[in-house]
Amino acid sequence: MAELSYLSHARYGKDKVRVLRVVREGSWHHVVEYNVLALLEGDIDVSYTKADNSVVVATDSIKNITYYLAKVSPHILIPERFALHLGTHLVSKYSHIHKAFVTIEQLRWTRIPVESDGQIKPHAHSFYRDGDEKRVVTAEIDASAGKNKIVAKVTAGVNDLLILKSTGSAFTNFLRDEYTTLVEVDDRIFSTSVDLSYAFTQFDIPAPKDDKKLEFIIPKEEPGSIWDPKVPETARKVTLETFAEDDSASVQATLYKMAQKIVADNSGIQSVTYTLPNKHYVPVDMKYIGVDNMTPSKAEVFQPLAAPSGLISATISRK
Ligand SMILES: O=c1[nH]c(=O)c2[nH]c(=O)[nH]c2[nH]1
Repeated sequence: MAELSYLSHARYGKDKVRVLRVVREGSWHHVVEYNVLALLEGDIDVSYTKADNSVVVATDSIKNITYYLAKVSPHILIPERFALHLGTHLVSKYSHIHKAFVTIEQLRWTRIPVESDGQIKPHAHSFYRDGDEKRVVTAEIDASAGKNKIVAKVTAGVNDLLILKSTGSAFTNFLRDEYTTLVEVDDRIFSTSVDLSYAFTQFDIPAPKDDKKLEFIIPKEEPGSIWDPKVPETARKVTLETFAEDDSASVQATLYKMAQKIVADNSGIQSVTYTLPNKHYVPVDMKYIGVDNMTPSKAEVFQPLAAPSGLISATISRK
């Protein structure tokens, strides 16, 4: 058996560490809710091949570290920074752990607007879930070239951002052959659930100098870089505005415009990946009762199709 196979890849850790953190600025509170995945790689082969657990940082400990960092990290409110802080701590604390992979999914908690003195104001400590959209960050922290040479690769973006437009979308001139039944339309509903991920230029992280390996220093917040806290909001805005404003020739063409703009607006972003299901809404044929609901300008009643859907994805990279 042994000579027929070898351990070619090993990575382990804790998934779905759920954490809600409250940050109090007097009576003005901030909350974030994260689902954290933290995985490790390193000199851990013997735990698989020799049943030697002495190299295993228990996944329970990884969970405890995640909660401890959620308590002590000054960067908890920004998922990119918290992911980097956690990953940097993990590879610095354990000499035999060379890489950490942290994924954070942030759930939405938006301040409840409350009327006071005739004005609508966001509430100081009350929030509501205004959608299933999640902000998603992945950080790969690599100390395999030495504990003083930590390199990070970060992506960020959103998943499950559901959008729809009722016109301003066409689909014509596609390849026609014996399999084609789709009719050309110059006006249709366009709906998708956006998964967006943009990758920042890889960068070095200074090694923590303190004994507990908890130090994490943020460099200058260069616009358009990983440290610019405005990037997520602008990428989301570009996605929504391009979708709304584009006279769409196809999902593919609209996707390309969104991604090009994000690359152009953010010098620290190397590539942008969108995955866009084409969530079909089909006009209901009412010819049987003498009603025209099929001519695009007369189509008013649509049937949402759960499946199948198109699935259009692409990565647009900086030259
Ligand atoms: O925007 C679209 N892209 C496609 O590739 C496609 N294919 C299809 O059937 N409808 C559409 N719409």
